[in-house]
Amino acid sequence: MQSHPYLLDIRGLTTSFAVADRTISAVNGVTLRMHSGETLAVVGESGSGKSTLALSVLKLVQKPGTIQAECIRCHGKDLLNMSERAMRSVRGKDIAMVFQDPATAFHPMMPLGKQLMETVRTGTRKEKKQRVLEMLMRVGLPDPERQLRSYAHTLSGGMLQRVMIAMALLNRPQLLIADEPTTALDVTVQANIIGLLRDLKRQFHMGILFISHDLGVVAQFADQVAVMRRGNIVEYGSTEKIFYHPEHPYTRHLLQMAPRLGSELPSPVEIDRHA
Ligand SMILES: Nc1ncnc2c1ncn2[C@@H]1O[C@H](COP(=O)(O)OP(=O)(O)OP(=O)(O)O)[C@@H](O)[C@H]1O
Repeated sequence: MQSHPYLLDIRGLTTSFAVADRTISAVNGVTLRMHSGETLAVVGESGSGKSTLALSVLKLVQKPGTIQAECIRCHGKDLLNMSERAMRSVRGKDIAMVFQDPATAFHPMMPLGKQLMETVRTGTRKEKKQRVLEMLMRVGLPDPERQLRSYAHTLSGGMLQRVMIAMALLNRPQLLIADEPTTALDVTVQANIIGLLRDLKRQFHMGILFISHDLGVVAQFADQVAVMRRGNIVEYGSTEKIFYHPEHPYTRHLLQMAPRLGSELPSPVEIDRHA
């Protein structure tokens, strides 16, 4: 079999919505590539097309949206031409996603443990439970055995976000898509979740496609950054390049607008160390 150098290889992706008398290209000819073990952040203001890009990779764009591309591949798998049935096995297994609001990811009336165990694709009941407990420990959830019997509303936003991350990782995806995973959390909890994602990325050697409007958060852990504006990638490069040598006026504008950035920018030395 031919080997594929990229974990994710998107070329010429356009996602359009026909609304009333016109067509909006929410994503407009986007080309992006990422390697295993890499974090690629897609940054841009609200409405720039970030979530649509993420949903396009999973082919979860809702009607009337349509996707056109030259190529969407994950570890060589041709997602673009894949049937819906085959895509269902890619979702969760090869690529998993976490969202901004963990409360919407869980059924409010079902214990968390049951929902997590239903996500595990293989093994006996006992093995599934073991796997869930192990993953809950890895995401730093205190007293995981007890949490199996809890309901979503009894956990804080940060704890529930940890559970959603655990659920996403249960089938060991190679790619995690995280769409604004810390936006709804307060700053301290945000930092904890970012730290957790950074650790998990290393442990599992997975790639993270990280969607955010917050350059302060992106500066903390992205390897590559793609700046998105009105459906287009206007600048794309290493975190160091984007933050220290931005070329596009829109990137400079975003950097100027970022309120907390000064204290959170990694030093160039730190960037080198993580390279
Ligand atoms: N289902 C839909 N029908 C029509 N237009 C849509 C639909 N989904 C997204 N769009 C349009 O696509 C554009 C990009 O939206 P998208 O949600 O991808 O942006 P975003 O950068 O993720 O913003 P936010 O951070 O606010 O979610 C917007 O102009 C939006 O109106």
